[in-house]
Amino acid sequence: MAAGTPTRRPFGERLAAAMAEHGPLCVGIDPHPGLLEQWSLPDDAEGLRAFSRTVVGALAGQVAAVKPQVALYERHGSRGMAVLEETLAACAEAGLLSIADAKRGDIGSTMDAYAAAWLGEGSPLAADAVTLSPYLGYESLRPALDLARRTGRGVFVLALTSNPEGASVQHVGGERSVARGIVDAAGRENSGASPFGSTGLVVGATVGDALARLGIDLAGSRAPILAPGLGAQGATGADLRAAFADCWPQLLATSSRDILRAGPDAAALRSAALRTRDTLV
Ligand SMILES: O=c1ccn([C@@H]2O[C@H](COP(=O)(O)O)[C@@H](O)[C@H]2O)c(=O)[nH]1
Repeated sequence: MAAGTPTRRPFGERLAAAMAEHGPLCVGIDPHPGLLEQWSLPDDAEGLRAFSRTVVGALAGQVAAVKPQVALYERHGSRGMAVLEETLAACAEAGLLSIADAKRGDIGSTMDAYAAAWLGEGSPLAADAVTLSPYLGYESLRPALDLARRTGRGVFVLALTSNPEGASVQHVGGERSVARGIVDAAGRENSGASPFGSTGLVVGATVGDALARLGIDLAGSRAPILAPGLGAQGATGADLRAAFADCWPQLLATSSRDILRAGPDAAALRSAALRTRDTLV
């Protein structure tokens, strides 16, 4: 293979195909202690393994993507991270797109290492895409942006997060807000992509009218939009329709606890996911 040739189709194309087939839902894999208890699983690596296997087994071929929350594996140390590696491998094996919710961001030299870990060919933690925090400066993410392009993987850069505290940083600047700068920068990565590129954005399902107030053009960014906050954080399908009307084909809504609490029965988990997906179509 020629140097620089991606080893797989670009993430944006693969995500668009998965969304066309399964709809615009990503299910979070968030093995919270309370959920493990509810599923009668121990709060240890074995519990994580059973939880993760059940979710991947129930949802492969049913939803567009899953999003393992790295913090909930990391709290179990190296054993938890080994289960995360297994989970990402199981997704790849099942043809289910994985988005590692790691929210990495650091100075460029360290970012090189994070990029290699989450997006590098042959890395045990490599996912189809990873979430990134741009708050050391958007360009500090360059090693990950470039490696994702080379390996056919993707990134989702935090722009307007779903938590109420995010506004105190992201809304600063009004019409020239911090968030708008991030959206515009992601748009430059995706120029010419159709229907969207591989540099995604995280925009909370809970943002309400913030996009309009801040003059943010998500459609123009050609970014896939990962929207957490559906379900447990209070946002509904109707809220998403209202907030993201202009860029609906780019939207990948994500929900974790609200769906996961239907487990451990695989059929119940699948039904909960499909019910949620049906609120989006
Ligand atoms: O702005 C953000 C970015 C990421 N998240 C993550 O998504 C899930 C949401 O879980 P729910 O149970 O559906 O509330 C979780 O892993 C968060 O860390 C987010 O909520 N908001």
